[in-house]
Amino acid sequence: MTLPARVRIVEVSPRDGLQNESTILPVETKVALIELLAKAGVRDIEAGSFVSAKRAPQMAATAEVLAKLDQKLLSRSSVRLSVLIPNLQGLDCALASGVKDVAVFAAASETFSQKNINCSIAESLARFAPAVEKALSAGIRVRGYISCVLGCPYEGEIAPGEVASLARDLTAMGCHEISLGDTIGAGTPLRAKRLIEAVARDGPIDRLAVHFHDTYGQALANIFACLELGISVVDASVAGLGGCPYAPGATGNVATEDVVYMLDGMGVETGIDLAALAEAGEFISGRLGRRSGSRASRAIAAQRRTGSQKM
Ligand SMILES: CC(C)(COP(=O)([O-])OP(=O)([O-])OC[C@H]1O[C@@H](n2cnc3c(N)ncnc32)[C@H](O)[C@@H]1OP(=O)([O-])[O-])[C@@H](O)C(=O)NCCC(=O)NCCSC(=O)C[C@@](C)(O)CC(=O)[O-]
Repeated sequence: MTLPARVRIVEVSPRDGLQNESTILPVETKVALIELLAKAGVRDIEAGSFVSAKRAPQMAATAEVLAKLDQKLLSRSSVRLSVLIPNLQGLDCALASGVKDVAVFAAASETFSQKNINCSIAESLARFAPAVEKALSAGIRVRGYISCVLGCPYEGEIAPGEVASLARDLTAMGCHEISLGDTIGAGTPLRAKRLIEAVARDGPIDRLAVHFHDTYGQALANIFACLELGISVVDASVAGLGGCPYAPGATGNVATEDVVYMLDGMGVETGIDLAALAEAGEFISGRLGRRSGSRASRAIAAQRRTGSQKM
């Protein structure tokens, strides 16, 4: 068995983690979260989204969050910030904010696409195309998300071929990386592997990332299965925060602390300090008034309290 020597973690808590929270957090809290993540060694951070404020009220202050971040800390820590954009309007906000990375988001399910961004899959690609073109000509990198890759809350199973076809379209448009989103956390390891094999037929595996929600407790097992195939980019969210307003019943993303604990234990480098990462997770959980959803983080907190042996 060969695992990648290094995995790049894409931290999505400030966006995917918080977008579904009903209590709007102050800008300062979001800024503090991003800065704690940067201090923990996280290099890729999705800071927010430029979408309709009616659709994702929690993300309405994304421009303010970006403006208040400590730029010296971010550049010293080589952090790349990204934002989600659904159209040209979103891209223009992203350009004004100075980020160098954006992400467009499609779905492999027609119904999910309609519910999430109010258009068909084909219409979404037509909306993304001018935004991607403008982004690339401004020197901005574009990531492409595909939701519902292992199941849709409205349509059930999704054929891997549908996902592969959409990944081809987004890559042809100019996306440098495709993040495969198990939006409702329905996947299991062998299905996840079959999906990666189907999508990887069209190009190098290092342009693919995996994005697992943990609804059925399968996320870590799925990630491990994908690492075995050569996947080396993993999306995750501290404290297991997350959820999409248009994926009823789905729970949070896989907790970054749990992913880093697993990778550390297998000798796979991430550049992230687990204890500092757990502090970021504890911080945001405290601000949300709940216990961290990360098992690793809870274990670390218990060790601190009891002085027991660090594993
Ligand atoms: C796509 C739209 C905008 C279509 O929006 P629409 O409903 O088709 O209507 P519209 O295009 O006529 O726009 C409606 C209003 O939004 C405004 N608007 C339009 N565009 C923007 C923009 N870029 N930024 C800010 N405002 C915007 C526009 O100006 C207008 O304002 P009004 O005239 O009503 O005051 C809307 O449906 C929307 O914002 N949807 C986003 C929903 C969302 O954020 N979902 C969660 C992210 S995806 C996800 O979580 C999955 C992922 C990525 O994590 C992977 C996975 O796990 O699967």
